[in-house]
Amino acid sequence: MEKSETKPAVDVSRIVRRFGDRTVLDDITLTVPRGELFGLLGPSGSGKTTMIKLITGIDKADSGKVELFGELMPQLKMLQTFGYMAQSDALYQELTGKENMAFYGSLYGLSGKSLASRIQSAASLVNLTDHLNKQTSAYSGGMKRRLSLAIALLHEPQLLVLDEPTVGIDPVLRKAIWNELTALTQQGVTIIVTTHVMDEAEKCDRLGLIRDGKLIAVDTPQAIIDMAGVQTIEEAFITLGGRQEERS
Ligand SMILES: Nc1ncnc2c1ncn2[C@@H]1O[C@H](COP(=O)(O)OP(=O)(O)OP(=O)(O)O)[C@@H](O)[C@H]1O
Repeated sequence: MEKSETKPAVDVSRIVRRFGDRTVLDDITLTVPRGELFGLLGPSGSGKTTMIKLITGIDKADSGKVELFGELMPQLKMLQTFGYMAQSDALYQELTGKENMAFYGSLYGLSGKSLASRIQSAASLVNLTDHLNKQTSAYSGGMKRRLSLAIALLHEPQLLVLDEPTVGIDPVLRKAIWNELTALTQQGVTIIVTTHVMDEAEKCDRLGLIRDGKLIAVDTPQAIIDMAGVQTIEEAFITLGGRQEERS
């Protein structure tokens, strides 16, 4: 077995990220094993997106290191291994949904029949099949989120990094998407997701709570509830880290 086959999907080691004199991530260490559904939770501005950007290699830490499947990030060849859904949709408004998917699919080396079949299955997963030929500018906000999610899934990556994927998506479809995410992890796909929705947080295998640039808790939802001495994840979130300290 290759050495890298035994390595965790994500291995973040002592990362620090500063913007000016502000330390947004302060000595964060985190390991996410393969096949885990890991949720990042924290108040607005606590550093979740910054952490996601360091994991995907979009941003670089001031110190510390990030490895995906044993490979140091950032590295061009690692782009194939993960699917990334950013908080704001990176879609070409003048293209149709299908054309957007075809464009991104081609960046991942998909073409011909395999591209067409991946577009169909990813679109069906997010319930967009009937809208694929519409121009993206005519999509609602929720449809754009769904298209972005379909694009992240297109090349069947081993790791999915999703920054608030279900914002603007109705509860029925949200549930269907979470069922699909859970099913993907059962096939060995690793998922890191940020969310503000507590019933989504409860579906994660483990949660990481970020506050003031520190990971203040990393455990299963139940263990975090028990640690906070409360009944729900929402109460635990408020007790342990619901409000970011005021900063000047
Ligand atoms: N490029 C940047 N330059 C300066 N400050 C930045 C930059 N990117 C992020 N920040 C600051 O870092 C902090 C963390 O931002 P980040 O977007 O990671 O938070 P978040 O937890 O994802 O918030 P939200 O839940 O609102 O999306 C914020 O105070 C933000 O203003």
